[in-house]
Amino acid sequence: MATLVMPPQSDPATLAKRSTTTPSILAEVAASQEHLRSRLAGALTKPPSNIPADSLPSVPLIDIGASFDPKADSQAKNAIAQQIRQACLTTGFFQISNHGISTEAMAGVLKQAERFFHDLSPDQKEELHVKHSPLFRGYEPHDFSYVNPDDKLNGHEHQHQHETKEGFNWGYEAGLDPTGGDGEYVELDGQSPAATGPGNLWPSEEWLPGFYDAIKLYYGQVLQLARHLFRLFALSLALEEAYFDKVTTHPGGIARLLYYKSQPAVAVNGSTTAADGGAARDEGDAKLGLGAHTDYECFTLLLSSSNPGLEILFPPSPLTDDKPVWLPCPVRPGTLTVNVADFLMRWTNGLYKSTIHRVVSRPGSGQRYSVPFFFSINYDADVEALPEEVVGRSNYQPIKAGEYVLERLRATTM
Ligand SMILES: O=C(O)CCC(=O)C(=O)O
Ligand SMILES: [Fe+2]
Repeated sequence: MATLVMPPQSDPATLAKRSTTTPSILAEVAASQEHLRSRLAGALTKPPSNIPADSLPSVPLIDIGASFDPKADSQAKNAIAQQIRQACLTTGFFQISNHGISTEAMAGVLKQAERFFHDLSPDQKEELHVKHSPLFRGYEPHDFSYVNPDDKLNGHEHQHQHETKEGFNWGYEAGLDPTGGDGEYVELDGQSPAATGPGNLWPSEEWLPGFYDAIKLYYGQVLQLARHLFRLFALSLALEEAYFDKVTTHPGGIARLLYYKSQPAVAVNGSTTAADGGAARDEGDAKLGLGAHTDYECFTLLLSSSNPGLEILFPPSPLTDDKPVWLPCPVRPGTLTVNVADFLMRWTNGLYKSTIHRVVSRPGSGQRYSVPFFFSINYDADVEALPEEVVGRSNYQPIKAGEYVLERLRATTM
């Protein structure tokens, strides 16, 4: 899931009382925060001007259509898995086409995002406010959480002191899972949902007719796609295709509707700047939509409206004087953006990369809606190192997936 200062799944005070933490996990968490800080400190906001655009790193587009064909030979699937591997070894970001999510489901969920943020009254939003949910489910005003603690700590001195995003969060429930689940779903702390709170907070049918059905349609499809993709990830690591199946029977799957309001164009010498996908990169007039962060779980599947805003901190390279550089993620309508998150990076012993990203609204940019889905394995699954011949000798201790994510969340909460 996203790296929120307040955790989407659980109230920190409640969860803090419940679990114990080994010092090595705390050291790992501190190292992750430090990595984020040091990467940001040296980052270029644009590439050196002498670098031709086509030699800059980008986000590969992978057509995964053939992987759904039950008659596809192993060669066809392996060719797709190899493209995934290449992307994961470098930035961990790629986009997928022919992913099987219907146009109706994608358009439907984006439409619901628009309705949610514009059609509900302030009182209705207040009723759904995340403060009523011990699981941090529901409506989140823009200033309720900060994804990067440094943005908050720097407070008013910081150019980007506020994130502009507004959100609506919900989590896995068996009724949203086309398989019906296995009845074993637990929250991050290993407790059953009933023991943790009332679960997801949905707007009533009267307020937003059809909202739940549209969410369910998209969520069911994206969940099944995530399970499918995890099989391709297994192949990409030279593991058996079904290697991860047993740990995705009641997976963690937080999803959010996000809304970034449009930013007015700025007059420059009598003309105005327009949304340009980030080419006119005047940092002074940019607004931070969502602070720089990595995601915590296994991987994220992101659907967004056609407006730009997502930026990726590409790792240092000789082309950029060995400095990391912010570049816009391409907008390719109909595709989904996939990024490896920290838990999978850890599980692969650092082989697959979880890369820092953020959302910036530049002058003249229209409103942006997005629907990230943060896919985790079953939160109560005990995760042992992957085979040594695949990822080398692991530097990490076995841990439960939920415990890891919870610890990452705590680091930005307390
Ligand atoms: O809204 C976007 O485009 C990106 C969202 C994101 O990175 C997140 O929620 O973790
Ligand atoms: Fe993210």
